[in-house]
Amino acid sequence: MTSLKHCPAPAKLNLFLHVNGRRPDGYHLLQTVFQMVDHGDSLDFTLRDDEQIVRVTELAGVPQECDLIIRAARLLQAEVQRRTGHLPRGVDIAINKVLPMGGGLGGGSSDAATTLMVLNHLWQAGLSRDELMAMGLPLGADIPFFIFGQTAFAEGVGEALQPVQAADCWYVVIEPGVEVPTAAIFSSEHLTRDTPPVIISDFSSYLENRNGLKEFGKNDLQQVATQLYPPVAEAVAWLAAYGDARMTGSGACVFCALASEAEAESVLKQVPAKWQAWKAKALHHHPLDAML
Ligand SMILES: C[C@](O)(CO)[C@H](O)COP(=O)(O)OP(=O)(O)OC[C@H]1O[C@@H](n2ccc(N)nc2=O)[C@H](O)[C@@H]1O
Ligand SMILES: Nc1ncnc2c1ncn2[C@@H]1O[C@H](COP(=O)(O)OP(=O)(O)OP(=O)(O)O)[C@@H](O)[C@H]1O
Repeated sequence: MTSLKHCPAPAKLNLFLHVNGRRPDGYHLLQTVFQMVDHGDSLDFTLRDDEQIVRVTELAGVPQECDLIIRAARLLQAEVQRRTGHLPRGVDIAINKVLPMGGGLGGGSSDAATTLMVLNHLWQAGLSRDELMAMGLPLGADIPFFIFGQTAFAEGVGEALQPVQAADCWYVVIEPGVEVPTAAIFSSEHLTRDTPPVIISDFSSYLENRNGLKEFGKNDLQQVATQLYPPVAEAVAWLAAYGDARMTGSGACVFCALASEAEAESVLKQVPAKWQAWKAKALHHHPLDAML
């Protein structure tokens, strides 16, 4: 096989996100539930006759050298060379970017995770899921989750993952139109960093409810983000009329769980025109699993 087209890189939502502490290196210890949804970017991979890794699509604000897709592909290419003594063929990567950057939807991480999984397949590199997860972590804290590929309770900085059961619900997601830099939220002096740890049995019954995690947990980054970015606060306030509206990740996007597609559609129709918004279904498994 020399190409794979329309490879999905879905968005994630953090159904809750608790900050429990801070490591000596400044990184924060988190507890979160990661939920994939059926809305995201899509990537095409075509092997080349030389050894270059090339992004063939322009991505505004992200030079090729900084792109997590390119960095992930190069890491894997070098690892395959180290293991086999042969540098695998290069690849052209096209991306259809749908997810907003700095949206808290894990777009860059998901693109990189899809890249690692697809190239592991195209290059017949034979790395295990755990090896790919470890390779992805230094590039982005959400990458291991996407490679893990199922709804998960995450601890540490997001690398200690356990599968959890979640309901077949729908989500409405609002993009408030601002890009939130993750580092600025984590470095705020106002951030809550001492939420007591939870265990899975504390929230599993809420998670299996088709209205989502209503009344369980919170996003500890939300208070800081809404103070710094008023459009995020406005989106939370608007969506709260329809359910338990929360921010995902470090923002900016805001979501709310609904029991059916019809309910999600009805909320979506009322979203003020100044915001981009969409509905998406909860995914229990990474959609790439069915392709590889
Ligand atoms: C908040 C989440 O979206 C939850 O899913 C992710 O943990 C963020 O992951 P990410 O976007 O890959 O973030 P990174 O690019 O790794 O981190 C950006 C910056 O945020 C801070 N950061 C990030 C994650 C973490 N657990 N603690 C931190 O303090 C660090 O200053 C880091 O330099
Ligand atoms: N392929 C990529 N797609 C998007 N952003 C990328 C990519 N590669 C590098 N980046 C950089 O990563 C930054 C964060 O983008 P991303 O879409 O992952 O944010 P996010 O959704 O807030 O992520 P998270 O939920 O992990 O905090 C961008 O501002 C951009 O500079």
